[in-house]
Amino acid sequence: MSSGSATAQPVRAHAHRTLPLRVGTRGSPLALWQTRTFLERVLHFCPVLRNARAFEEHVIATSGDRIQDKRLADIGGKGLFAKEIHEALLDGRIDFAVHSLKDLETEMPPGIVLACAMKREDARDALVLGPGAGELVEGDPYGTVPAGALIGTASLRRQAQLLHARPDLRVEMIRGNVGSRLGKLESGAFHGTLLALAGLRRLGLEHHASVVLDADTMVPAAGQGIVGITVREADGELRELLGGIEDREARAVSRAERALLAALDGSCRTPIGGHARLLPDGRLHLTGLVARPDGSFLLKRSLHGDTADAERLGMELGDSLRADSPADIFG
Ligand SMILES: NCc1[nH]cc(CCC(=O)O)c1CC(=O)O
Repeated sequence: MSSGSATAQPVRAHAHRTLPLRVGTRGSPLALWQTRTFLERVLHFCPVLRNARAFEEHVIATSGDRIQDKRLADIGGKGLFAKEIHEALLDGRIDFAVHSLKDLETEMPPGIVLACAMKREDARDALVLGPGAGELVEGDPYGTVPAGALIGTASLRRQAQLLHARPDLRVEMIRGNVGSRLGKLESGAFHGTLLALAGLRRLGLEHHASVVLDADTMVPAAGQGIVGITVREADGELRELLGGIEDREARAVSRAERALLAALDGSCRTPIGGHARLLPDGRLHLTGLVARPDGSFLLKRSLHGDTADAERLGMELGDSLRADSPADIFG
């Protein structure tokens, strides 16, 4: 598929297509926000859809939504936020689906492809501290976190990087959507938590962020901040329509980050970070990280290269990180 930019050719009329187009989405406030924002984008690029009742939202509960008391790593990994949505797509109950790219497995099930990636929201993580946190310490991202504090997170990537920097902290599992996590924090169950800034911002909750962690301090997850759209491989018409909306930069960085993740092929118990950005000269800069969940080992490396080689760059960095990690990391 061509990598259409935001200024892509006008999308052809799709009058012969049966409307409404049925869009699959999870039901969390964040998922619904992302879906509605994406649909507005489609209408912007495809005015012919504006008059009809163009879309029908199908909220699909996924295993990841239903099982709230366990780490994803212990119940089969990130694919669980997409499994039931993939099934609905393959069964023809929906026509396309909107996901957080970071929740999508690197290898799509047969018959499903990524149609496009939306412009990235800020990829960084934020530290959210509960009532009673101290003053921000200049130059020290974790300076406000009291010694021995309890931090709630279900992400092994965040846990490993946090404990590597602050071995004195304690980490406990906390899942649930962004709102419920903030609620637990307010109730005093934890001193702090780590959340994607993108999610907070989209929900109008950015003011809860105590510290925004730069991507070097806390390497984000591959695809964090990017919304990705899945479609049936055989649906050429919809692939063309949605592909025309793709953000070029998001496509390049997500290809590099997802290739890195695929090359590392860690189990979902391996803390892995991946973050790519475009340099001012147009080249792609990719940082990758692997660690032990307790932070006792952490390896971080960067590479840069041609945007056209995004995938090769990701694979190369993944291979190099894997080669220099102790055996237990990928065991
Ligand atoms: N795993 C949950 C999830 N999936 C996507 C986001 C945030 C939005 C994004 O990364 O685009 C979040 C919440 C979080 O990690 O704080």
